[in-house]
Amino acid sequence: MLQGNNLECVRGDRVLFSGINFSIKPGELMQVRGPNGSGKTSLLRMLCGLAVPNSGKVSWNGANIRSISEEYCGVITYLGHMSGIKDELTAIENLRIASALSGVEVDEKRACEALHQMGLIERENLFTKLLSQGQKRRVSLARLLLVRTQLWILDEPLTALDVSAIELMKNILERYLAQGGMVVLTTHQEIDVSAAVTHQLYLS
Ligand SMILES: Nc1ncnc2c1ncn2[C@@H]1O[C@H](COP(=O)(O)OP(=O)(O)OP(=O)(O)O)[C@@H](O)[C@H]1O
Repeated sequence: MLQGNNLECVRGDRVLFSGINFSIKPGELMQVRGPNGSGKTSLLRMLCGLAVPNSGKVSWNGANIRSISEEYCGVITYLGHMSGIKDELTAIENLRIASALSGVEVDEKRACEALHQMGLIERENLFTKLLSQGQKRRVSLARLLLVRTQLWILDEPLTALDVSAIELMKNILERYLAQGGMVVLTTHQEIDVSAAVTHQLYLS
């Protein structure tokens, strides 16, 4: 279970948010919403352990994530705001390296299959600098099909995706949640994902 207790984030002289509380169990989804600059990315970075709360704590199964950072890294998959892929590598190379960094060795065939599942066909061996923004995003999301962690933390995963890719993503999320995965995501787009419980967290 992922819990946030009384989380506060200060940036410069601004309090972006304070008093944030939530708990997410297997099969549950939390959508973080709010206007540009309200602190959604800052909150997600806290949930990953990349930023430290100004007050409050983030816990995983009752333990502060700061005290179990190594174990916690193996529990989460974080896809940041930017696609995080390297332009000078091919789609397959990007995917294999991203998976290896998450501790999962993926051969070329499996990487290729995941790209096909994400609808990226006949583009697997191109340098990603030659791909469109939506195709780059598909490469980045393909990691979710290969790396099986208990918690996905996804910052704007739908950015640049077309209607069919959004539908694909919705199916991937629903399958993962049905298998007991936990998801925290931000999006400015509407996406109707079925989950055991959906928490809505608004930052203003
Ligand atoms: N290190 C920092 N120092 C000062 N201000 C920062 C820092 N990091 C972020 N901010 C500010 O904090 C605010 C919140 O940023 P954040 O990226 O968390 O917002 P967001 O809700 O994700 O926005 P968007 O919807 O545009 O992605 C912004 O005004 C940003 O400029």
